[in-house]
Amino acid sequence: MIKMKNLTLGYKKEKILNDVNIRVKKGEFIGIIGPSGAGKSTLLMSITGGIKVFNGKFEVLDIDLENIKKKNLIKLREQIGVVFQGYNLVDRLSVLDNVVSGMLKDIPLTRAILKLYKNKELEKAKEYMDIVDITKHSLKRCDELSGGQRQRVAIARALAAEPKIILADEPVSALDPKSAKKVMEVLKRVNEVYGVTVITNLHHLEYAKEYCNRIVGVNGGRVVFDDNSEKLTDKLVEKIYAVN
Ligand SMILES: Nc1ncnc2c1ncn2[C@@H]1O[C@H](COP(=O)(O)OP(=O)(O)OP(=O)(O)O)[C@@H](O)[C@H]1O
Repeated sequence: MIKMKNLTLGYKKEKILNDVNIRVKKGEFIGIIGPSGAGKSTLLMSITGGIKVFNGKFEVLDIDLENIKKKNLIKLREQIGVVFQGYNLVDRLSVLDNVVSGMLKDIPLTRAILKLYKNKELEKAKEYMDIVDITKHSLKRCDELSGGQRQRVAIARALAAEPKIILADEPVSALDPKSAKKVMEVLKRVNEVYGVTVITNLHHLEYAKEYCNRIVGVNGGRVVFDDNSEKLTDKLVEKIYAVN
């Protein structure tokens, strides 16, 4: 579902990632690791079609990302859920309203504003809240939740749009270890239950090793490791985090 072949990516005139060759299949759970400034976020966010392609082939969900047209960009983004470190929730709305807002493309705006949800929508929302274990707080406002709980709401909201891919940009870096593990467990569950491909940038190597099936290591704009998590030896870790 994602094909990167001899791909060079960057911003305006600056090339950030060079000669990237990655293929991603449906249902994978991939962790991107590497030192600060290596290009992890650029690599992750390039999947949403927002990063310039200098060279090579880049296809996501059968859409060619080189010189992508607006219509295809919309089609692409409808199929990708993005979870940020900053949560991007509407604070003054409840957990339930935030999760339902993920389905907005199916709900007319006036009905959404008036919160006139149908039973089917409420059932779906409950299913997504259950899977991220936030149902008991469904009527709380999001600004009353902890960081980990908010991140789980953000995942439920992303799921509500029924994406094929979820991209999580440093989803746990602001969290304490217990909350971080819970968020990683939720991502894994979502990946396993719905078969959604999950790709996440992680600052903590241990989380990548424990939860991801595959690890991509980036250093200085190049992919220096791409294999099953078990193949990541201490020596390879040194290579990924080496200072150039
Ligand atoms: N919008 C942008 N415009 C121009 N250059 C950018 C932009 N965003 C990032 N860069 C540059 O791209 C390089 C890689 O940054 P990126 O954020 O992808 O790295 P990262 O590995 O995710 O780092 P970190 O772990 O610190 O978040 C850096 O040199 C950065 O300055």
